[in-house]
Amino acid sequence: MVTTENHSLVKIDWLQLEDQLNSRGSALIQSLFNAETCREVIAQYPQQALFRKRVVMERHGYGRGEYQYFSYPLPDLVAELRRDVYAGLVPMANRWNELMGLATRFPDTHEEFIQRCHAAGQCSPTPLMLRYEAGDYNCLHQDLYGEHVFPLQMVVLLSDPKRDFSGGEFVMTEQRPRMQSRPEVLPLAQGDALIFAVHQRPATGTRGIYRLNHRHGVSELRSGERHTLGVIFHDAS
Ligand SMILES: O=C(O)CCC(=O)C(=O)O
Ligand SMILES: [Fe+2]
Repeated sequence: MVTTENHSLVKIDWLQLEDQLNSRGSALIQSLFNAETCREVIAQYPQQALFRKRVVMERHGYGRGEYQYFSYPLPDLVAELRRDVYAGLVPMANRWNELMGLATRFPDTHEEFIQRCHAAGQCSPTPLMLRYEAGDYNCLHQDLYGEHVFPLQMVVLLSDPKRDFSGGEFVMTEQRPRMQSRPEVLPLAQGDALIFAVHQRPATGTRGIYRLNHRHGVSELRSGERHTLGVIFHDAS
């Protein structure tokens, strides 16, 4: 069974994480899941009853490969991660909004934030699992699903790049206003989690604070099979 005993969220230093997010737009959490937990989560992928929707990326021009959105109630591990990671990140999300001159402030608990999403018609759960085979990739994108957007999200690499697949690297781009985009490859090991900016984050320049625009995606898999778990904190309309 997948439970919170299988991840190491309690060890996270949220302020150190904020430093990394402020300087790069992403932050690594090493070994959030152990290999056994990764295998247990991967084993959920064929269990159709757990999911509300399956998306074949090629049909939408999103890339190649597929993903499935979990349905409510989310599996315990996913629900607990979403709740606890939100609580760790919410002070930073509010600081980011303040710096960017955005009026929205996020409530302390994920439960309250989800109530806000649902009241605005964003009722569909967004946590998802993705599956890629050789030749698959995920085009650069932003996971915006409506008016309400929590500015940070998380992905966990469930497969082992040393054994299960090659290629298939997580890529992020950062674009300054009116500038070309800077790409960054973020190497992940099995069980590692990455927290990253959904679309915008504040940066300080000589003339004050401006907004950086981010996108993320996955480069083409050369061989094998790659599974990830994505945790997005806002729901979808
Ligand atoms: O498979 C990945 O590494 C990226 C998945 C993704 O786009 C997401 O979790 O939002
Ligand atoms: Fe995404």
